Amino acid sequence: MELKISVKAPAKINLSLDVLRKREDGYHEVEMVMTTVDLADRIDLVHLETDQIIVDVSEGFVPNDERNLAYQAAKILKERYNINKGVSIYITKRIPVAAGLAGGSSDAAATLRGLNELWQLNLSLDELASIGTEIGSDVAFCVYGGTALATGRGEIIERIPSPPPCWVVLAKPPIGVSTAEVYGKLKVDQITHPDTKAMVKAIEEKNFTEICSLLHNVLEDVTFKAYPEVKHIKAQMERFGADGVLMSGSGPTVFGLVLKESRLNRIYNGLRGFCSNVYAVRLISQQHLDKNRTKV
Ligand SMILES: C[C@@](CO)(OP(=O)(O)O)[C@H](O)COP(=O)(O)OP(=O)(O)OC[C@H]1O[C@@H](n2ccc(N)nc2=O)[C@H](O)[C@@H]1O
Ligand SMILES: Nc1ncnc2c1ncn2[C@@H]1O[C@H](COP(=O)(O)OP(=O)(O)O)[C@@H](O)[C@H]1O
Repeated sequence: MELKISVKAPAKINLSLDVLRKREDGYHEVEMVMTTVDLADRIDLVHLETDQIIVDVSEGFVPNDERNLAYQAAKILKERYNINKGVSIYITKRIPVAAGLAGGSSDAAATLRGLNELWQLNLSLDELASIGTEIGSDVAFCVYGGTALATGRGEIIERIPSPPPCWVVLAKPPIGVSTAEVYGKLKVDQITHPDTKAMVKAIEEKNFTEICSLLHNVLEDVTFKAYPEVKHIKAQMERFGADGVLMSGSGPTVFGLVLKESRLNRIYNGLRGFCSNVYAVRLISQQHLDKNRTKV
């Protein structure tokens, strides 16, 4: 039996985010195209003989108790499958927090995948995704990773092929955005909807130019209004020459897709001039994920 395991928990970006309606249960019915990028937290899981879940995080401001989504993932599995041993979870944060990049959700998903191995539960990805949905709307997507069309409240996942390889520049202004607040302020009857089908087709056809022209997120206007600096970062990224630019999720991170490596330095350095959190990463294909799921 393995006594410890390390798992990668990659961030996601939303290439398209549409809201169809507000539901009776308070959630919004969405249609999103999501993909994982090569910026990841690291989750170290160590078997404990004692019956407890311990969480420790490299960033002091992320909760290390039952509020941590990785803790919640371990608790659900432990109770549901009557595990009478414990686990110590160490999270090395690299994904900025409350950024629209699903860091917490990905930590929960990675914990589910890792404990499935550590505790030899033999659950399928579909079963893990369904458990993940009890923790948050984005966790199911993070269980699979790769690229997907997400519907329902975000938990119904249809996997699609990866977009063509490209660079992704991420820029996060120093503010944290509350997802609940952004959805709460959205005026559902005033939305200009993205063409989700066309985005899926463009991805399937690996048409980079078309993908860039179809990037659309209906939450952008809400976050732009509350935090004009996010709109400013989007404009700057466009000005520095990214091929396509969009805010991810509820924000405030803005991402730029860049095909030519020769353009990357100018965009990265230009943004670094006024934004402290800038990353140059790549999209992660499904094949790469399958090969490297538990390697860190
Ligand atoms: C906006 C998105 C886009 O991928 O990502 P982030 O910006 O959080 O990364 C997601 O829809 C966020 O998913 P997630 O962060 O898991 O949300 P949850 O914890 O399930 O919900 C937080 C709150 O957001 C609102 N919410 C969430 C999902 C949804 N489809 N409709 C909603 O109205 C609800 O008010 C809910 O109480
Ligand atoms: N493992 C975790 N990593 C980061 N934040 C977490 C984690 N568990 C719970 N949280 C809480 O979730 C909130 C949203 O964090 P995060 O998942 O990074 O944002 P987002 O949903 O915008 O991508 C944070 O403010 C934090 O308090």
